[in-house]
Amino acid sequence: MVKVLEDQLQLSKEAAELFVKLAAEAVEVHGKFTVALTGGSSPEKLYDLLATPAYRDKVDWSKVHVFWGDERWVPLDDDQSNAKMAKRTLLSKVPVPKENIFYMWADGKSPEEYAADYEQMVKKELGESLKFDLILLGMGPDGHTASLFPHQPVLHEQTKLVDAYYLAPQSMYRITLTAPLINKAKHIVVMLYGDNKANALYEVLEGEPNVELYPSQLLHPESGDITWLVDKAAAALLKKH
Ligand SMILES: O=C(O)[C@H](O)[C@@H](O)[C@H](O)[C@H](O)COP(=O)(O)O
Repeated sequence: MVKVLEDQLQLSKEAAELFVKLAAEAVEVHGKFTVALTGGSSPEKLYDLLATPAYRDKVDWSKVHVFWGDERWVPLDDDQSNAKMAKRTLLSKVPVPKENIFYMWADGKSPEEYAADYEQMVKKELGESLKFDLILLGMGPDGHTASLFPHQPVLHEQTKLVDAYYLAPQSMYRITLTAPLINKAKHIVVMLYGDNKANALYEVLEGEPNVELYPSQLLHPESGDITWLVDKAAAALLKKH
């Protein structure tokens, strides 16, 4: 489903309400809420909102298990760290037990080693279903999501659930959930805004199949659902949504 909102603030409020709803449902059904956060700048307002009493007080944070959809392979105090942004905006303000936060970073390990470790943590936490209750994602102007970037071999990974690789255009290692794992989620929410993403969103949702160029085309939940939360500017080129 594609929901077009007025602007970033309305989009973030919609995402916050969805987060609260899905968290309550998951805790009701199986006693915890497993969520993979996204990085980038788009979710910052969402995380800020979730830390305000209006939303914070509606979530049983003791039952929330926090993962990431992807991460830059940098220390947690690095300004490029997705975890650092999430800690600053949300995780330092809500009572998630620290043992329920699974950072995508380990000092003294290679990214490849740690991707394998993270995969084991995911398997242990999710059980054999491998279903996250919610995976939050953003999308770049090039159509990437998580760290599934154009022309990268990781786009075709069908066995690993978590992978790490050197992203040459950004001169850094990335660690990411792979498409097979993402598509097992019960709920995928992709949030994006701004006219710089209008072309990629059109190509992803209505253009010719071309995952090499537009990796977000890989987002097809097996049995769950996907909600695209976009603002009017990002939706400007859509014809069928
Ligand atoms: O590590 C990252 O950069 C993110 O996880 C990435 O996939 C992000 O969602 C997109 O790049 C969109 O980023 P913006 O929200 O900043 O446009």
